[in-house]
Amino acid sequence: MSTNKVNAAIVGSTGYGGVELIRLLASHPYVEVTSVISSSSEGTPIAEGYPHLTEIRTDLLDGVDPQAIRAKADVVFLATPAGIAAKLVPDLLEAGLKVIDISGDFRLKSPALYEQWYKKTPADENLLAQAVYGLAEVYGDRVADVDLISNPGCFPTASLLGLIPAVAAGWIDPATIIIDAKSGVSGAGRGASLGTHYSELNENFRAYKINKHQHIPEIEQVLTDIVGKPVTTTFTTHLVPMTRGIMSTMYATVIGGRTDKDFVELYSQYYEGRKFVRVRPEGKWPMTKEVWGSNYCDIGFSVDERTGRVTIVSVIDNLVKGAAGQAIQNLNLMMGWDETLGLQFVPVYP
Ligand SMILES: NC(=O)C1=CN([C@@H]2O[C@H](COP(=O)(O)OP(=O)(O)OC[C@H]3O[C@@H](n4cnc5c(N)ncnc54)[C@H](OP(=O)(O)O)[C@@H]3O)[C@@H](O)[C@H]2O)C=CC1
Ligand SMILES: CC(=O)N[C@@H](CCC(=O)OP(=O)(O)O)C(=O)O
Repeated sequence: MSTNKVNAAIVGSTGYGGVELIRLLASHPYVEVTSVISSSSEGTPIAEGYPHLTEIRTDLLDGVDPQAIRAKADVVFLATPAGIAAKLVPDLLEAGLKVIDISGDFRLKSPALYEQWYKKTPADENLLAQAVYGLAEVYGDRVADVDLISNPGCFPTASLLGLIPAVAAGWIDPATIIIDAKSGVSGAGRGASLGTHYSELNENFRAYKINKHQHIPEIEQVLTDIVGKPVTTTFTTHLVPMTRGIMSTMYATVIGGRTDKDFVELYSQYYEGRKFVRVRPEGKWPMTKEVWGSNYCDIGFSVDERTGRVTIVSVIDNLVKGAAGQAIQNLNLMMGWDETLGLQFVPVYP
């Protein structure tokens, strides 16, 4: 598909990922959002639930009907909970739509692994094989003109962008990788729950889903692909009392006598020409506020000569590079456009 104008629909537009797509696409030069869709509030204005969209989106929410979506749009973004895209995608593709799925339904190639980690019915195996995993800076050349893109998870995006250059170069031992990841609470979506309740979250810090997180097999699948033999990893997530942001702090044993300077050079070369990954100079590490509201992933390093390990710090905004921003970057690549179109935001600071 190569036209200079695309009409887009968003299923799950009343959730945090969907509403972030609305925000970002509002300034995309070639995309018009022609349908915002809800499974539970069809016929009501989206600004009713999100007054910040008053006078920005005055249209009513549409229902989930693949033919009706096709009548209004060329591309559909799915920002739905796990288990929904697996059921919807066959009909959306059949209707002739291009699909970019932000959920986890098409990321794992093995249906059995999906069932084990997500505890849901997996998508059709042929469609899983067809879906292209859109980690844009690594697999972006594979998404041109495809019909189905599976957008990476938020934690895998931060973690993999921080690990892949060193893993691919053989500079760290993949068997020794430990990923210590933290997320702001918007990563859990808009729905209220005990774990995201203000008084449970405020002035608190907790680990969750230890050794059970659904992003473990996703990270392992990609590292296995890069290394060419099975990789397992230790990955622990923590909830931070802040709204947006992910930090993955990663540790691994260094192979060969590499210095901070070597790592900075390796990563700068690997991501050369890629606008959304910024490598910090020696002795500098990024913080989440430095990418807030933007599509950047910022990365810093420290090699410890005493232990022979490197510490890699990688930060993103979970709703932008971790979800809606990377999905738009993938649309740009799918369409053969400049990957930065509609995404050239300066981070909000402070
Ligand atoms: N939040 C984040 O930082 C990230 C989220 N993701 C993934 O993106 C997806 C969306 O996340 P997020 O926006 O945070 O979640 P939210 O819970 O905020 O929103 C999900 C939306 O999905 C809609 N929905 C629920 N059931 C159905 C259904 N049966 N059919 C169609 N739509 C349905 C709901 O809207 P309605 O009732 O109006 O239909 C709801 O607003 C999830 O899979 C999540 O894991 C991925 C990366 C980062
Ligand atoms: C803070 C928080 O709860 N984050 C969520 C991220 C969910 C997500 O993005 O899930 P998928 O990538 O699998 O769609 C979590 O850790 O499960």
